[in-house]
Amino acid sequence: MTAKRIDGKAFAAGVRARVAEEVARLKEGHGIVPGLAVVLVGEDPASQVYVGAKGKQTVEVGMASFEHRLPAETSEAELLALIDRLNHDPAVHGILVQLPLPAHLNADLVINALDPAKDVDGFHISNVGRLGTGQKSMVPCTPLGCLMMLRDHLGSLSGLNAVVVGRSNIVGKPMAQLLLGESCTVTVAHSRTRDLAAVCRGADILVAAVGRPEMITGDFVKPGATVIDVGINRIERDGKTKLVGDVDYASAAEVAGAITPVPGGVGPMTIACLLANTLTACCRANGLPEPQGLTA
Ligand SMILES: Nc1nc2c(c(=O)[nH]1)N[C@@H](CN(C=O)c1ccc(C(=O)N[C@@H](CCC(=O)O)C(=O)O)cc1)CN2
Repeated sequence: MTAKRIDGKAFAAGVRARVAEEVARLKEGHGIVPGLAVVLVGEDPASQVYVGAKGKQTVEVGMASFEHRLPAETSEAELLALIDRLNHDPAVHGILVQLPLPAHLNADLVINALDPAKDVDGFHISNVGRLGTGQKSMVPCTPLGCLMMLRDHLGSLSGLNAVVVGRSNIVGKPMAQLLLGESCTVTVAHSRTRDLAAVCRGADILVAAVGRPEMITGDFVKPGATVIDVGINRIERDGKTKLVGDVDYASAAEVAGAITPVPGGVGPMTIACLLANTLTACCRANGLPEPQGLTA
């Protein structure tokens, strides 16, 4: 069997087009322009690229982009003061603090200083609790992107066995909550799980978010399963730097029914869902109906 390749790049383009349509409708009908503020502290090269892409795509869908690039030595007090200003700025509907932060800054403290209604990353403790209890929340972008692709490929997920490999706050845990919300039977596995391959082979849906290059090989995959690879790992191969996922694509694709590639799978959906979340936050702030199909 050769798996269907789920094209996250094309899917993300479709999500952005939907967001752009809704943004145009908001402008024409209500004179409202959704605004996204992105805060970057320091010069992490990958973060600089992601923040640049976020700003560019925000403008492309017709939203206002507010970029704040702060030096690595920015103090916690300075960062919190900026967040407080953004929390109170009516032109800003979404705020994102790019992670990782420099080591001297307490990421939990900083994230929990955001207005939860503007927390378009869905990382604030209030949004985490709301998601876990099935209440309306902001949903983390990467898991939301995975869910959109799964729904598109499978239709109903109800009753399916889902295994999430990885227990991070950013991906693993919220992904598990979203799959539970779809009535999947969910297992969260991790580096200490015994006989990980056997656990994974029970999965109709296998989400790999463990941060280990190509760890999930074909023998971890149930025939016909849907495999979602969240990993983004830069490795050296044949003297070149290469981007690979947590899944060994070649061997997994021989067994799976469908699989996301890296690059071009989940990654592009992360930013598309950030734009979708900003639109959702803007609609909620203005008491307007939320766009269909762009939330969990
Ligand atoms: N505040 C946040 N920080 C971080 C998040 C996040 O969701 N919120 N996620 C990651 C980084 N990230 C967005 O911030 C991100 C990662 C990857 C991609 C992407 O499109 N990847 C491409 C490959 C790009 C490349 O060549 O490097 C792909 O997979 O095709 C977008 C966004 C950590 N920080």
